[in-house]
Amino acid sequence: MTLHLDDLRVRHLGECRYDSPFSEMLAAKRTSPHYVAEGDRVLLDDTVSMLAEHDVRPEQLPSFEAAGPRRKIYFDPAQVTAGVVTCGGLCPGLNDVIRGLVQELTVHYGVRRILGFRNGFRGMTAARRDDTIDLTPDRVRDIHNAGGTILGSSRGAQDADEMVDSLVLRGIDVLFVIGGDGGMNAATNLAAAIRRRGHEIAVIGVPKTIDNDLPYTDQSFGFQSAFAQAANFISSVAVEAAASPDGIGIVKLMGRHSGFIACYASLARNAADVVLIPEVPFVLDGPDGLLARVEQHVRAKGHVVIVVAEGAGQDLLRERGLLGDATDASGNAKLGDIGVLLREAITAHLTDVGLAPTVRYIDPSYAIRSVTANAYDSVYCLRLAYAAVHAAMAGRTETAVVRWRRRFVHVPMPLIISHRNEVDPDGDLWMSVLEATGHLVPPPAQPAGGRGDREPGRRRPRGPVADLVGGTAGRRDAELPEAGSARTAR
Ligand SMILES: Nc1ncnc2c1ncn2[C@@H]1O[C@H](COP(=O)(O)OP(=O)(O)OP(=O)(O)O)[C@@H](O)[C@H]1O
Ligand SMILES: O=P(O)(O)OC[C@H]1O[C@](O)(CO)[C@@H](O)[C@@H]1O
Ligand SMILES: [Mg+2]
Repeated sequence: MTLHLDDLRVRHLGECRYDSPFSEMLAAKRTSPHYVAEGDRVLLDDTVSMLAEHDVRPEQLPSFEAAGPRRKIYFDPAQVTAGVVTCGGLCPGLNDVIRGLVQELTVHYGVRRILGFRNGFRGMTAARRDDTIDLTPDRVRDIHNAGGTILGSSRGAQDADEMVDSLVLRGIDVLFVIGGDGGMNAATNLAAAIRRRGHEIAVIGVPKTIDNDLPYTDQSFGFQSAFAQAANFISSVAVEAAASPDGIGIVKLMGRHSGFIACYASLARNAADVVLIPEVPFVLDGPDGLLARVEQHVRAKGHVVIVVAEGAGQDLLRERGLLGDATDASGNAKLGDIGVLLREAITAHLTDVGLAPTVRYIDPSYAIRSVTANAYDSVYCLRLAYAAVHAAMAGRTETAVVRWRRRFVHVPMPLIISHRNEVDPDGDLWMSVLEATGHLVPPPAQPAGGRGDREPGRRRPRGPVADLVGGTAGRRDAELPEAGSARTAR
């Protein structure tokens, strides 16, 4: 999808007439390596080739509005009531964002009333709209020392108009939605209903999810804390597998339909021999299949460590009648358990070929998302919260605040929900995973004047990703015997 400058403009509620509390401090601000001044913008693309593709004058290049305090704001802070809602799966840093919002609104803007809606959008329905939490600096002082969200969260579908009624009845002027793709969809619907009904309520999204499956952001907050926690389980499984004859270590990790947690956690510990993610299909059987590759590892070094993203191999489960069409209350497809399938298939295969596998299977599940934010995410959450408050007070709406190429920017909500962020099988992250798991072992050097199909002295470029797909086959590890044909099916 080619984006143009106008696609990246965010909606404003109207003219900013009030002096910001920051106006004096901002007087001297100029665009610098660390700050984008008002009116300046942050480029969508950052390589020369991508910029050249647009073939427009520099000021017409697609770019985002910079986040941050404005000299003039839209709302009179003394008159503002703010609302906060957290929705979807838990994520490290939720409480950090809430705390940052309350701090910035209260201390720096002088907003005196902040209501927390309980348990996701469910708390904005008619039956529950009056059961809010008063968010004050005292109430949120230490909440970042606990995982989860003090407001509670939920899944499920709620009626946008009923929720707008709640906002109007509670006198909400700005609403902060801390949620994933579902929450951002809901925020978009809310903003549309607000506009349709002629209300001037700002809706600002703070994208959240451990899955990192949201586009147009460098990473979603909580992702780093989640994969750091996941890496600890990979270490545990690696210890267990290495200490057992024919040891098989398997870790299944959350991430829904994206494999970022599995990739980053594997790279963090660099202990995985095989990484399986939803974006890169794999087969179990045959010379290029996972089972053959696992057997080679066990025969070559006595054990193997496999990291599998929970969304991987769903096609294999469906082929075996182990995956239906069930969804959760929000409409998200319920995943089949690829971890159990792998554990059973690997145990059976290795036993069939005369080995005696000792399987150590860990599914950390919620243990990677119910932790507190690590230091990186704590800072990230606080700065996202500050950016969200500045955006709301400046009258932006239907806008998400994200970090994009190290800058905090405003992204139009429709972009945040435009598609799912996935690991690119042709991208550098997956390449790093293949390198770390030994899947990019260069083909054996050819004798001088080798075959006609390659220039002497230069390696023939690797085949398409299919040759490296799934990290399970097709690669030729120096220490492993050749696995059947040198190429694998996608
Ligand atoms: N397509 C949609 N349109 C409108 N609202 C939605 C949609 N999907 C979800 N929602 C609303 O957003 C809330 C959260 O959605 P969901 O349960 O999918 O989690 P999420 O925000 O995607 O977070 P995560 O992916 O981290 O679990 C739901 O309870 C529902 O109120
Ligand atoms: O919280 P639930 O409904 O069990 O859903 C679990 C899902 O939520 C997430 O943690 C966040 O989307 C996914 O990684 C996981 O598959
Ligand atoms: Mg989601």
